[in-house]
Amino acid sequence: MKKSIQDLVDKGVMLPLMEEFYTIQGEGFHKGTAAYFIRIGGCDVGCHWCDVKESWNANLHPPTDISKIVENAKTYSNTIVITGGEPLTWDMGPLTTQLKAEGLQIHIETSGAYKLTGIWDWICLSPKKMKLPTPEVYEKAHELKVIIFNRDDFRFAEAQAEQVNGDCILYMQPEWSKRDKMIPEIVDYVMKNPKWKVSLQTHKYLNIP
Ligand SMILES: C[S@@+](CC[C@H](N)C(=O)[O-])C[C@H]1O[C@@H](n2cnc3c(N)ncnc32)[C@H](O)[C@@H]1O
Ligand SMILES: Nc1nc2[nH]cc(C(=O)O)c2c(=O)[nH]1
Ligand code: SF4
Ligand SMILES: [Mg+2]
Repeated sequence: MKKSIQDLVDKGVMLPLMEEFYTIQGEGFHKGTAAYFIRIGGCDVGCHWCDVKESWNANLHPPTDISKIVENAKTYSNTIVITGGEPLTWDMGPLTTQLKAEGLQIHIETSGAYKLTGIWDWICLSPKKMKLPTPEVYEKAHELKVIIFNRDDFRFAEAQAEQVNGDCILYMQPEWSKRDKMIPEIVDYVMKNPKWKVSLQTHKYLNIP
């Protein structure tokens, strides 16, 4: 990448854009709500079950002017979900400032592994064992969404719930490939521990992006 472009990416004025799509938020608190998704490339958290591994290498996704991203996004929806990859790999300040100036609601899907930048109406924190969230994102998260791949993830979920603020809504979401095995265990766990709620990847059942 040319140094001049790399500098703009480092400032968050251009971002490696993987894909954008208008769909229904499938997961968590806002599931069922129409939203425009912006998927930013780049992640080195390395979840072995990640369902968007194509996002990891930022160099495969074209550095794109954030003004272009915003001009396009605002024509689709008042609710914008920024996801990735790991969006907090980059400085989200410039992008979210421009989206906010258009009066849009901005949500983030994040592992919280890197410095929290940007202005957010809703933060969905999905912590990962390999790279734990920063203290600031635990304080600011609106929902905690822990992926349940095996039984140890129930222990991990409780440890993460102790770190978040008291208003944070708690979700357990089955890892997709293990859903047949883990859904019954999650159902049982949530009935015994009703501070938790179940989240499913409903877009995958609806066959939408
Ligand atoms: C692809 S990630 C991108 C955003 C950010 N890197 C993160 O992990 O939160 C979007 C959401 O999908 C979840 N996810 C990824 N792979 C999954 C899978 N195989 N099954 C269930 N949820 C998954 C993540 O935990 C996260 O909540
Ligand atoms: N419909 C839909 N809902 C989602 N919620 C979180 C997603 C993500 O990949 O971040 C996602 C996604 O990829 N599609
Ligand atoms: S942090 Fe998110 S994007 Fe990165 S590997 Fe894990 S699930 Fe995938
Ligand atoms: Mg997804």
